[in-house]
Amino acid sequence: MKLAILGAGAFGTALAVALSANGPVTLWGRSTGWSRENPRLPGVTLPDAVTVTDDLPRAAQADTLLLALPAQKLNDFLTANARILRGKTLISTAKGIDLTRLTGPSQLIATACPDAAVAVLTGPSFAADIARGLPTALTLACTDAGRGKVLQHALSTPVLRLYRTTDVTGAELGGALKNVIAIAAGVAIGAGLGDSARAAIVTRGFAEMSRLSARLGARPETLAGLSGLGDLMLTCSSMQSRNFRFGHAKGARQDFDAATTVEGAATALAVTGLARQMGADVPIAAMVAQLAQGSVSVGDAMELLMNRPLKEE
Ligand SMILES: NC(=O)c1ccc[n+]([C@@H]2O[C@H](COP(=O)([O-])OP(=O)(O)OC[C@H]3O[C@@H](n4cnc5c(N)ncnc54)[C@H](O)[C@@H]3O)[C@@H](O)[C@H]2O)c1
Ligand SMILES: O=P(O)(O)OC[C@H](O)CO
Repeated sequence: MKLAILGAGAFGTALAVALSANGPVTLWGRSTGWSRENPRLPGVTLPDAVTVTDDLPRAAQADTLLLALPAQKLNDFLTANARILRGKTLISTAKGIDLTRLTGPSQLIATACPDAAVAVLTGPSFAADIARGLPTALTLACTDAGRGKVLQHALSTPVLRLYRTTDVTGAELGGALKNVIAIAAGVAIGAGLGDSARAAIVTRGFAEMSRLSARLGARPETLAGLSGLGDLMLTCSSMQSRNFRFGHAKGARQDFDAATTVEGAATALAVTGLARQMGADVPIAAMVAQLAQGSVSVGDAMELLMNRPLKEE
């Protein structure tokens, strides 16, 4: 298997470092003038087994391509480069739902590149942890069980342990939806509402994730696994998370760097659209969407959530 990673942000670069333990890896980015240390992943020097290039056709000579681009940028990239990507195995790592099409990355790939094989790599993992070689477990999802097994083995290393599933829908929804809930958890902590409020948001957020995912055909056990609950726990509990930090800044009424990738903001809006289509109740995502758009204050949002009609758990 010849491997390339498309997208030289923090996560693409971290995956290149980790997977170079198994053999040569090509890392493609739009602007790669930084030589062996990517400013998006400071303090990490790329091993010799990683070749960095801004030449997409060269990188796409590999048969297996990991797509490490933000969810809202993926469709334009796929459509612009569909010819180059034809017939490849394309593995998405994006954790979001496309705001225009209301679909996850696997459906974007299937539409733009219909003859590509599709898989998803997701789960609890900070780029900095992976790049430092800290032990991490992820989910590799592929509807083709045989191909999934081959990819699971090819992309596991002694410190990167992949579990596999055929539930692509569940795996990518878990990764996308947890970012929305992490923003809400960050808001609660940033606003000084306390750890009990955070626990309530995480638990009710998981209920919301599970409800919507079930309507969309995901399996409950996938949501309860690494790609859902596992990543929800990580992202709602760490200031390493950009989604959590974004929410924290909102809650604390502080500025936040608009150039930072915060997948949960656009995904919250997409989730409210999807939930409307599916007749699912997603009060936390609706609150995050309004907060991200600035159409409700933190105080009002929390009051609205607390004053919903009382119901069974
Ligand atoms: N950083 C993490 O810890 C982490 C962990 C797991 C998954 N992810 C997911 O990986 C995805 C990427 O996140 P990241 O942390 O690498 O983000 P990042 O902001 O560090 O990097 C994004 C990269 O995408 C590139 N890019 C944007 N638009 C592009 C386009 N049209 N064509 C080519 N390149 C383009 C940017 O130049 C940048 O290099 C997100 O969906 C994120 O949720 C991130
Ligand atoms: O920094 P975040 O919030 O994008 O989270 C990174 C990863 O998705 C955590 O698994």
